[in-house]
Amino acid sequence: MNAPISQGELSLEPHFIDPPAAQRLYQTLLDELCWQQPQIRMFGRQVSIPRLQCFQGDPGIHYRYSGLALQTEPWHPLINNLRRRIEALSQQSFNTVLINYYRNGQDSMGWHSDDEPELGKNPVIASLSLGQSRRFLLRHRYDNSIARQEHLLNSGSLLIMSGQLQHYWHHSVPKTSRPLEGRINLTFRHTLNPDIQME
Ligand SMILES: O=C(O)CCC(=O)C(=O)O
Ligand SMILES: [Fe+2]
Repeated sequence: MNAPISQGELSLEPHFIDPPAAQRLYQTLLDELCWQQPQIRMFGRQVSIPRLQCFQGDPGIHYRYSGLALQTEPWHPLINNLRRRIEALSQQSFNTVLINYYRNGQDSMGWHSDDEPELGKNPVIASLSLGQSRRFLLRHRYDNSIARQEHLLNSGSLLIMSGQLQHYWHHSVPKTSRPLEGRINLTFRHTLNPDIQME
């Protein structure tokens, strides 16, 4: 289902995985992945990111993200299966996945766009959500007369961002003071020049 948006493309498949299967997958990944909480430099200080993270992909890929050089871990077999299913649906290939675990409502993802050069000009990013529903916000980068968008990303939903979206829009997963359960989000990406370490 396409969600209309100017300058970019967004599609949301609310039931890519049915809710019981999505919940089982959430629990398995929570137990089996090797979660880390890296530090990034912000305003000249080292701060821990407000969520846990894990990065998997084909061998030999180095990916820079907020000043972090991420090394890939091998694909978890269940995540590799998801990759293949999402590739078949989207007719795109993905060689990496960034996985974020939001432990509660205090964990979040600040405004950003996924526009690192190693993702290429108009990256296709497929975002699968498991567990607690969270708000996903989009705001135009240059024209604040264009209305913001908000989508509730439920467990089992698949959001695909493509076209020029990353050039023109920022997105975020805001904090909330409401008590929330955990959520895992997987963003499948295609990283270019896997053998070249970007500076
Ligand atoms: O958790 C989400 O829905 C968004 C994740 C995201 O924007 C990212 O990994 O770049
Ligand atoms: Fe993102």
